[in-house]
Amino acid sequence: MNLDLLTTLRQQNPIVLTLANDVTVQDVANGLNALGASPIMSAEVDEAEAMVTIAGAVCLNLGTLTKLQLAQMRAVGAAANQQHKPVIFDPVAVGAVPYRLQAAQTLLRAVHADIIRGNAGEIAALADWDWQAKGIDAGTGSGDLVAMAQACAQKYHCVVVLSGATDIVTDGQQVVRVHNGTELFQLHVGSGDLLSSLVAAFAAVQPQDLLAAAATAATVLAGTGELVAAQLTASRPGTFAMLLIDKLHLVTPAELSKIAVVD
Ligand SMILES: Nc1ncnc2c1ncn2[C@@H]1O[C@H](COP(=O)(O)OP(=O)(O)O)[C@@H](O)[C@H]1O
Ligand SMILES: Cc1ncsc1CCOP(=O)(O)O
Ligand SMILES: [Mg+2]
Repeated sequence: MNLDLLTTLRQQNPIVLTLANDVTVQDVANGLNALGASPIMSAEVDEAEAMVTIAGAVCLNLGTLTKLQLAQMRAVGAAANQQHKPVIFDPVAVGAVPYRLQAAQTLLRAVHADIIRGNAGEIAALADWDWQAKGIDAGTGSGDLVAMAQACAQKYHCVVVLSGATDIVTDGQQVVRVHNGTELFQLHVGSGDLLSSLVAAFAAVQPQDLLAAAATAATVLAGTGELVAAQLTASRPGTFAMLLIDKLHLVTPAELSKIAVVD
């Protein structure tokens, strides 16, 4: 974890290509933009290679998949692998819908994901661990979440970010835990999608150390949310979402390092 990367990100303003879902696309674009990255979204297979060429990293979000979008993900993923641009994969709801799990597994055979970011239900499904996911949410289960994240990272030879009350970031061996956050994230649909695209933004500026990039992204989002929640006098998810965008724009590495609980 290296909060100075936030300054680097703002200086470099990396282009992040997100193949987004239809539900949270605007939150993701605004969150990236507010923090200091340059978002671009695309839905056209034929522009895949050109899009990857201008991007610093790509994020493939399975949230509202279609056969056409899966083909686009393969094209964008393959171009990113070829151009050595980091690929971040968000396997939305693969723990709850077998069709999605199969689609994700097929995609991951064709494209190397450098980082997979999901909640416990999604990472469990990819790692083939017993768990009861619920729709887009983590659901319930028992077991060692760190071992589960490590198993997923080893299986797919990548960095895994298993998000939740504690974000677990691992390359299969090393583990970083980010203990910051607020339960308000769970009341705003799209928090995970934003995290995945912010992971891509930090990967674009730190491609040589993806574990550090992912841990920094997790700390920045969870820490910023925590700072916002501390200002609210009641549980207000709508206000939280609005203030989160403002704070992503204003937050400093110094502010975050004061509250970061990372081990
Ligand atoms: N119970 C919680 N307490 C604090 N922060 C949380 C909690 N659950 C999720 N978060 C934060 O919410 C963000 C999105 O993660 P998560 O909710 O797991 O993703 P998804 O929306 O894909 O399920 C992360 O920054 C994570 O740290
Ligand atoms: C509600 C919904 N349905 C399909 S994708 C999506 C958004 C998922 O957002 P997140 O995983 O960030 O909570
Ligand atoms: Mg999600």
